[in-house]
Amino acid sequence: MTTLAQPVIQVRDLTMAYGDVDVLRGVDLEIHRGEIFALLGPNGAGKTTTVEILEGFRRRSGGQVDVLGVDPERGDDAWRARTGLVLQSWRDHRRWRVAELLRHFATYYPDPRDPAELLDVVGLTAQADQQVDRLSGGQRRRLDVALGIVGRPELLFLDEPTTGFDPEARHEFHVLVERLARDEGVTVLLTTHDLAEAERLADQIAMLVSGRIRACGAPSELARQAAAQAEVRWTAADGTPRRERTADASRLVWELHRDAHGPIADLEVRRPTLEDTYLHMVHREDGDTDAGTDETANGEAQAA
Ligand SMILES: Nc1ncnc2c1ncn2[C@@H]1O[C@H](COP(=O)(O)OP(=O)(O)OP(=O)(O)O)[C@@H](O)[C@H]1O
Repeated sequence: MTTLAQPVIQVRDLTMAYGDVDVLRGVDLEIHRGEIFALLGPNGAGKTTTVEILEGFRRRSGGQVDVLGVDPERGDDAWRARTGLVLQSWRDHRRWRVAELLRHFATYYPDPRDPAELLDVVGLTAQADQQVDRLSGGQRRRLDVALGIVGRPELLFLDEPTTGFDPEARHEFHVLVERLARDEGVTVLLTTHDLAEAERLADQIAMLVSGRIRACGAPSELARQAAAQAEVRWTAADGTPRRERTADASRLVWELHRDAHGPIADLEVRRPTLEDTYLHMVHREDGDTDAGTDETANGEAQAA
């Protein structure tokens, strides 16, 4: 058992190479009990590789990894039963009926959730007797989630969980994940491309770009880490639209007021969003001349 103080996931200097291609270049992560942690990053950044290493499905090249007090490379069945994976399991069980499949998976665990109650939680009670291959995409994904949590995992891995969800299903899913974390203390590691989803759900967000964590923190802290500036827009006295980026928006607005001797037309102050931060990080990586040996850029990002 992990204690409250001990992180559920602790990763130090994780590296991974496929052949001679470095995919993870020294990743550090610390995730605590009951936290919803989002791993964000562009295609090919190394998110799935990281998660597969944490799940114990892939051997790393180097570094230390501790998940629920165990090195995943040595995780046994008892350890595995404490983690939940949301996989596309239904693909292998097309002919099964929904409730039947859930009852079957429940038998794998020592203390499973009640399958009927779980169907209710994920909003699939009406589909209990339906064949899995007759479900809609969103309904299948909810079934994936039900299969992932039927064993009451302490740690839940969600790999792009809401792909294909309509807005209402996405909202219900977010409420469900929040309830698992807040009420039951389940730790959730989520990978997503959806910035709004990360911002809405995550306590902590790590941005992984080219195998390195470029920024990590609460959604509201990330913009500051990227040093992205606020943008002030207004219309000048001659009618020209103006815009300026500044680290001190209130000072700029004060100066505009002073110089205009009165109101400023169409004044708008736009704070950096998570999307600005994300694009800034990804763009900065594109500008690296040699990302493989650019330790300075990494050091700056970590210290920022
Ligand atoms: N089994 C493998 N053998 C060789 N290279 C691989 C293997 N799996 C992944 N890669 C490469 O490693 C890099 C990271 O892949 P990974 O799937 O971890 O990225 P990702 O961040 O999950 O991307 P996406 O958002 O597209 O799912 C990519 O360049 C990919 O081509």
